[in-house]
Amino acid sequence: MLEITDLNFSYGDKLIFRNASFYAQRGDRVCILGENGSGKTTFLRILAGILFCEMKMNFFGVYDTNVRSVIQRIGFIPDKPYLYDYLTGKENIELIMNIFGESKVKSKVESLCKEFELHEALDNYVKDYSLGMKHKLYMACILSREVDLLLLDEPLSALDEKAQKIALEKLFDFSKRGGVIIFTTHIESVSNCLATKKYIIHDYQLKLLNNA
Ligand SMILES: Nc1ncnc2c1ncn2[C@@H]1O[C@H](COP(=O)(O)OP(=O)(O)OP(=O)(O)O)[C@@H](O)[C@H]1O
Repeated sequence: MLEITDLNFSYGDKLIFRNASFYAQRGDRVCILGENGSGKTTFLRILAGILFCEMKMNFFGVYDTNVRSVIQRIGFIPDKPYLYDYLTGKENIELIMNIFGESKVKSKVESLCKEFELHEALDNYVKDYSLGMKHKLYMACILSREVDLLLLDEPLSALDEKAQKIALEKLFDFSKRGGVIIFTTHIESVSNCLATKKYIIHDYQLKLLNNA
């Protein structure tokens, strides 16, 4: 299970979370809802270890006050992919896999790129990719990693319909294998189709919605 309690976070004077709690079980796909500016991306960035704050955490049996000790077990797909424009697709894959020490899954990334019909562009510089192509490349890298928790910020919004279907299949497979997915979306059909649970950020708290 993934359990977070006593989460407090502010940007300077701007309070985002006050003693917030969150809970998910293996296989859960959790949609985080909330108004613009309520803190959805902030929550994902805290769990990804990009923003630091102290909290109480049980990460599948590892107890800690932040995610540093389990960062290798977390995959984060931000709303704008972290890629180098002046490296090719293949070089970006190499770099990302080296960062995560997962060069063994490179063939998995390449086969996912093939499914996304991106393989012919892998020798081109990323600066010449469309936004959707960049998302496909980054998603192929992160979905191929072996992690327990996947964080996705607006995961499907830049993908065409065919790529959305492929990505959804991979996400369903991941949760069937016991992984937890936490995602944000403003598209109701995506949250209805993907979420097993919904939380809403309100009053600096994460509140479980009962009718999800
Ligand atoms: N680096 C930062 N420094 C200061 N304030 C920030 C920073 N990043 C975000 N904020 C503020 O924190 C609040 C929460 O931002 P966040 O991006 O988490 O919201 P969100 O719920 O994801 O919004 P949206 O639905 O528009 O994507 C917003 O008011 C935003 O202006």
